[in-house]
Amino acid sequence: MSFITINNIWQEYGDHVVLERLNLQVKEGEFCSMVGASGCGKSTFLRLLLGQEAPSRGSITLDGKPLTAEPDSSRGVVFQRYSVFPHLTVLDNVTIGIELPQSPLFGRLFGAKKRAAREQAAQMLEKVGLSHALQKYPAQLSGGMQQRLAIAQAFIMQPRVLLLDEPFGALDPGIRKDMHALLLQLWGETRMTVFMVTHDLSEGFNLGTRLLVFDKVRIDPHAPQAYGARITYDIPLNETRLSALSGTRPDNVYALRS
Ligand SMILES: Nc1ncnc2c1ncn2[C@@H]1O[C@H](COP(=O)(O)OP(=O)(O)OP(=O)(O)O)[C@@H](O)[C@H]1O
Repeated sequence: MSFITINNIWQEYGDHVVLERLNLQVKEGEFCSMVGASGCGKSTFLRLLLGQEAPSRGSITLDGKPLTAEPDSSRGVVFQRYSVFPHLTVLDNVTIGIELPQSPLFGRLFGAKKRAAREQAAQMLEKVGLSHALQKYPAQLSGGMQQRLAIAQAFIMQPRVLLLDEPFGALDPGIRKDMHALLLQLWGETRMTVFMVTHDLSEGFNLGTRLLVFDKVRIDPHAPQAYGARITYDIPLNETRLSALSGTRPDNVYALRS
Protein backbone atom coordinates (compact mmCIF):
# COMPACT_ATOMS: atom_id res chain seq x y z
CA MET A 1 0.00 0.00 0.00
CA SER A 2 1.22 3.48 -0.83
CA PHE A 3 2.31 5.54 2.17
CA ILE A 4 3.08 8.72 0.27
CA THR A 5 1.18 9.47 -2.92
CA ILE A 6 2.23 12.27 -5.23
CA ASN A 7 -0.61 12.94 -7.59
CA ASN A 8 0.20 15.01 -10.68
CA ILE A 9 1.97 17.85 -8.92
CA TRP A 10 3.28 20.95 -10.61
CA GLN A 11 5.32 23.72 -9.04
CA GLU A 12 5.46 27.08 -10.76
CA TYR A 13 6.93 30.38 -9.63
CA GLY A 14 5.30 33.01 -11.86
CA ASP A 15 5.98 31.80 -15.39
CA HIS A 16 8.87 29.59 -14.26
CA VAL A 17 7.73 25.98 -14.30
CA VAL A 18 10.06 24.04 -12.00
CA LEU A 19 8.26 20.71 -11.67
CA GLU A 20 5.56 19.28 -13.91
CA ARG A 21 3.36 16.20 -13.85
CA LEU A 22 5.11 14.51 -10.97
CA ASN A 23 3.51 11.22 -10.00
CA LEU A 24 4.94 8.86 -7.43
CA GLN A 25 3.85 6.24 -4.96
CA VAL A 26 6.15 5.39 -2.09
CA LYS A 27 5.65 2.58 0.40
CA GLU A 28 6.52 3.07 4.04
CA GLY A 29 10.15 2.24 4.70
CA GLU A 30 11.42 2.92 1.18
CA PHE A 31 14.68 4.82 0.73
CA CYS A 32 14.43 7.08 -2.32
CA SER A 33 17.66 8.55 -3.63
CA MET A 34 17.06 11.53 -5.90
CA VAL A 35 19.46 12.78 -8.53
CA GLY A 36 19.26 15.28 -11.38
CA ALA A 37 20.92 18.32 -12.90
CA SER A 38 21.54 21.34 -10.72
CA GLY A 39 18.47 23.57 -10.58
CA CYS A 40 16.00 20.94 -11.82
CA GLY A 41 13.84 21.15 -8.71
CA LYS A 42 14.98 18.43 -6.30
CA SER A 43 15.11 20.75 -3.28
CA THR A 44 11.78 22.22 -4.34
CA PHE A 45 10.34 18.72 -4.25
CA LEU A 46 11.71 18.22 -0.72
CA ARG A 47 10.10 21.48 0.42
CA LEU A 48 6.78 20.22 -0.93
CA LEU A 49 7.20 16.96 0.98
CA LEU A 50 8.08 18.92 4.11
CA GLY A 51 4.89 20.96 3.72
CA GLN A 52 6.91 24.18 3.64
CA GLU A 53 5.33 25.00 0.29
CA ALA A 54 2.12 23.84 -1.35
CA PRO A 55 2.25 22.65 -4.96
CA SER A 56 0.75 24.93 -7.60
CA ARG A 57 -1.30 21.99 -8.80
CA GLY A 58 -1.86 18.41 -7.71
CA SER A 59 -1.80 16.83 -4.29
CA ILE A 60 0.42 14.97 -1.85
CA THR A 61 -1.04 12.56 0.65
CA LEU A 62 0.69 10.90 3.58
CA ASP A 63 -1.07 7.83 4.95
CA GLY A 64 -4.08 8.73 2.82
CA LYS A 65 -4.42 12.23 4.31
CA PRO A 66 -3.44 15.52 2.69
CA LEU A 67 -0.07 16.74 3.91
CA THR A 68 -0.40 19.18 6.80
CA ALA A 69 0.49 22.75 5.86
CA GLU A 70 3.06 23.04 8.64
CA PRO A 71 5.95 20.63 9.02
CA ASP A 72 5.48 18.48 12.11
CA SER A 73 7.57 15.98 14.00
CA SER A 74 6.61 13.21 11.59
CA ARG A 75 8.99 14.77 9.08
CA GLY A 76 12.61 15.44 9.94
CA VAL A 77 15.02 17.21 7.68
CA VAL A 78 18.75 17.69 7.16
CA PHE A 79 19.80 20.35 4.70
CA GLN A 80 23.26 20.60 3.20
CA ARG A 81 23.95 23.50 5.52
CA TYR A 82 21.84 23.04 8.56
CA SER A 83 21.38 25.67 11.19
CA VAL A 84 21.64 24.11 14.60
CA PHE A 85 20.72 26.13 17.69
CA PRO A 86 23.75 28.40 18.18
CA HIS A 87 23.03 29.16 21.86
CA LEU A 88 22.86 25.48 22.89
CA THR A 89 25.78 23.15 23.48
CA VAL A 90 26.28 20.16 21.21
CA LEU A 91 24.73 17.87 23.83
CA ASP A 92 21.74 20.17 24.40
CA ASN A 93 21.18 20.54 20.64
CA VAL A 94 20.49 16.81 20.45
CA THR A 95 18.84 16.38 23.88
CA ILE A 96 16.19 18.94 22.94
CA GLY A 97 15.10 16.66 20.10
CA ILE A 98 14.11 14.08 22.72
CA GLU A 99 12.67 16.60 25.16
CA LEU A 100 10.36 18.47 22.81
CA PRO A 101 8.12 15.55 21.78
CA GLN A 102 7.91 14.28 25.38
CA SER A 103 7.28 17.68 26.92
CA PRO A 104 5.70 19.86 24.24
CA LEU A 105 4.60 22.50 26.76
CA PHE A 106 7.89 23.20 28.50
CA GLY A 107 10.31 21.73 25.98
CA ARG A 108 12.27 20.41 28.93
CA LEU A 109 12.49 17.21 30.96
CA PHE A 110 13.63 17.00 34.56
CA GLY A 111 15.28 14.49 36.90
CA ALA A 112 15.67 10.90 35.75
CA LYS A 113 13.95 11.55 32.41
CA LYS A 114 16.36 14.37 31.69
CA ARG A 115 19.33 12.18 32.55
CA ALA A 116 18.03 9.39 30.28
CA ALA A 117 17.50 11.87 27.43
CA ARG A 118 21.04 13.22 27.86
CA GLU A 119 22.42 9.68 27.89
CA GLN A 120 20.61 8.84 24.62
CA ALA A 121 21.79 12.08 23.05
CA ALA A 122 25.37 11.37 24.12
CA GLN A 123 25.14 7.87 22.60
CA MET A 124 23.96 9.33 19.30
CA LEU A 125 26.72 11.94 19.38
CA GLU A 126 29.23 9.17 19.91
CA LYS A 127 27.89 7.44 16.79
CA VAL A 128 28.49 10.56 14.70
CA GLY A 129 31.94 11.02 16.24
CA LEU A 130 31.25 14.05 18.41
CA SER A 131 31.61 12.58 21.88
CA HIS A 132 34.66 14.76 22.50
CA ALA A 133 32.67 17.95 21.83
CA LEU A 134 29.57 17.57 24.01
CA GLN A 135 30.00 20.86 25.85
CA LYS A 136 31.09 22.92 22.84
CA TYR A 137 28.88 25.41 21.04
CA PRO A 138 28.21 25.12 17.28
CA ALA A 139 30.40 28.16 16.52
CA GLN A 140 33.36 26.25 17.99
CA LEU A 141 32.90 23.35 15.53
CA SER A 142 34.17 22.91 11.98
CA GLY A 143 31.63 22.83 9.13
CA GLY A 144 31.79 19.04 8.92
CA MET A 145 31.28 18.72 12.68
CA GLN A 146 28.26 21.06 12.55
CA GLN A 147 26.83 18.91 9.79
CA ARG A 148 27.31 15.77 11.88
CA LEU A 149 25.56 17.55 14.75
CA ALA A 150 22.66 18.31 12.42
CA ILE A 151 22.57 14.67 11.35
CA ALA A 152 22.52 13.53 15.01
CA GLN A 153 19.71 16.00 15.71
CA ALA A 154 17.56 14.64 12.88
CA PHE A 155 18.33 10.98 13.62
CA ILE A 156 17.48 11.22 17.33
CA MET A 157 13.96 12.40 16.44
CA GLN A 158 13.41 9.23 14.40
CA PRO A 159 10.83 10.87 12.19
CA ARG A 160 8.52 8.75 10.07
CA VAL A 161 9.82 10.53 7.01
CA LEU A 162 13.42 11.74 6.84
CA LEU A 163 14.22 14.34 4.18
CA LEU A 164 17.89 14.74 3.36
CA ASP A 165 19.19 17.43 1.03
CA GLU A 166 22.79 16.55 0.19
CA PRO A 167 23.43 15.81 3.85
CA PHE A 168 26.90 14.38 3.38
CA GLY A 169 28.19 16.70 0.65
CA ALA A 170 30.43 18.71 2.96
CA LEU A 171 32.01 15.74 4.74
CA ASP A 172 35.39 14.09 4.24
CA PRO A 173 35.17 10.75 2.35
CA GLY A 174 36.02 8.64 5.42
CA ILE A 175 33.45 10.33 7.63
CA ARG A 176 30.91 10.20 4.80
CA LYS A 177 31.31 6.41 4.70
CA ASP A 178 30.70 6.22 8.46
CA MET A 179 27.59 8.39 8.11
CA HIS A 180 26.30 6.14 5.32
CA ALA A 181 26.66 3.12 7.58
CA LEU A 182 24.94 4.93 10.44
CA LEU A 183 22.06 6.05 8.22
CA LEU A 184 21.55 2.52 6.90
CA GLN A 185 21.67 1.12 10.44
CA LEU A 186 19.06 3.62 11.71
CA TRP A 187 16.91 3.16 8.65
CA GLY A 188 16.96 -0.62 9.21
CA GLU A 189 16.06 -0.21 12.87
CA THR A 190 13.31 2.37 12.55
CA ARG A 191 11.86 1.76 9.08
CA MET A 192 11.87 5.46 8.36
CA THR A 193 10.88 6.46 4.86
CA VAL A 194 13.84 8.39 3.46
CA PHE A 195 14.11 10.87 0.60
CA MET A 196 17.71 11.86 -0.06
CA VAL A 197 18.93 14.32 -2.68
CA THR A 198 22.50 13.70 -3.72
CA HIS A 199 24.90 14.77 -6.45
CA ASP A 200 26.95 11.65 -5.81
CA LEU A 201 25.54 8.90 -8.03
CA SER A 202 27.35 6.09 -6.23
CA GLU A 203 25.96 7.34 -2.91
CA GLY A 204 22.48 7.31 -4.44
CA PHE A 205 22.91 3.80 -5.79
CA ASN A 206 24.50 2.41 -2.65
CA LEU A 207 22.04 3.73 -0.10
CA GLY A 208 18.67 3.78 -1.85
CA THR A 209 16.10 1.11 -2.48
CA ARG A 210 14.98 3.28 -5.34
CA LEU A 211 16.73 5.87 -7.51
CA LEU A 212 14.57 8.70 -8.85
CA VAL A 213 16.05 10.72 -11.70
CA PHE A 214 14.68 14.22 -12.20
CA ASP A 215 14.98 15.70 -15.69
CA LYS A 216 13.16 17.78 -18.25
CA VAL A 217 11.57 15.89 -21.11
CA ARG A 218 10.48 19.04 -22.94
CA ILE A 219 12.87 21.91 -23.62
CA ASP A 220 12.09 25.15 -25.46
CA PRO A 221 15.43 26.86 -26.22
CA HIS A 222 13.64 30.22 -26.51
CA ALA A 223 11.87 29.85 -23.18
CA PRO A 224 14.06 27.73 -20.85
CA GLN A 225 11.69 28.21 -17.94
CA ALA A 226 8.55 27.15 -19.80
CA TYR A 227 8.84 23.48 -18.91
CA GLY A 228 9.65 21.76 -15.66
CA ALA A 229 11.36 18.57 -14.64
CA ARG A 230 9.64 15.32 -13.86
CA ILE A 231 10.76 11.88 -12.77
CA THR A 232 12.21 10.32 -15.89
CA TYR A 233 13.66 7.16 -14.36
CA ASP A 234 12.56 5.23 -11.32
CA ILE A 235 15.05 2.43 -10.73
CA PRO A 236 14.59 -0.24 -8.02
CA LEU A 237 17.76 -0.91 -6.04
CA ASN A 238 18.98 -3.13 -3.22
CA GLU A 239 15.63 -4.90 -3.12
CA THR A 240 16.76 -7.58 -0.72
CA ARG A 241 17.53 -4.85 1.78
CA LEU A 242 13.95 -3.57 1.63
CA SER A 243 12.38 -6.98 1.96
CA ALA A 244 14.59 -7.66 5.00
CA LEU A 245 12.61 -5.00 6.85
CA SER A 246 9.72 -6.90 8.30
CA GLY A 247 6.87 -6.05 10.61
CA THR A 248 5.57 -2.61 11.39
CA ARG A 249 7.42 0.44 12.50
CA PRO A 250 7.77 0.64 16.28
CA ASP A 251 6.31 3.79 17.82
CA ASN A 252 8.30 6.29 19.84
CA VAL A 253 11.59 4.51 19.61
CA TYR A 254 14.08 6.90 21.07
CA ALA A 255 16.55 4.41 22.44
CA LEU A 256 18.98 3.34 19.78
CA ARG A 257 20.21 -0.19 19.74
CA SER A 258 23.75 -0.62 18.55
N1 LIG B 1 10.67 30.42 -4.04
C1 LIG B 1 11.14 30.43 -5.30
N2 LIG B 1 10.82 31.44 -6.14
C2 LIG B 1 11.29 31.44 -7.41
N3 LIG B 1 12.07 30.48 -7.94
C3 LIG B 1 12.41 29.47 -7.15
C4 LIG B 1 11.97 29.39 -5.80
N4 LIG B 1 12.47 28.24 -5.26
C5 LIG B 1 13.18 27.64 -6.24
N5 LIG B 1 13.15 28.39 -7.37
C6 LIG B 1 13.81 28.03 -8.65
O1 LIG B 1 13.49 26.69 -8.91
C7 LIG B 1 14.56 26.07 -9.60
C8 LIG B 1 14.87 24.76 -8.91
O2 LIG B 1 15.55 24.99 -7.69
P1 LIG B 1 15.95 23.81 -6.69
O3 LIG B 1 16.77 24.41 -5.62
O4 LIG B 1 14.74 23.06 -6.31
O5 LIG B 1 16.84 22.88 -7.64
P2 LIG B 1 17.81 21.68 -7.26
O6 LIG B 1 17.55 20.60 -8.26
O7 LIG B 1 17.65 21.31 -5.83
O8 LIG B 1 19.24 22.33 -7.50
P3 LIG B 1 20.68 21.98 -6.85
O9 LIG B 1 20.96 20.57 -7.27
O10 LIG B 1 21.60 22.95 -7.51
O11 LIG B 1 20.57 22.15 -5.38
C9 LIG B 1 15.72 27.06 -9.60
O12 LIG B 1 15.78 27.66 -10.87
C10 LIG B 1 15.32 28.07 -8.56
O13 LIG B 1 15.80 29.34 -8.88
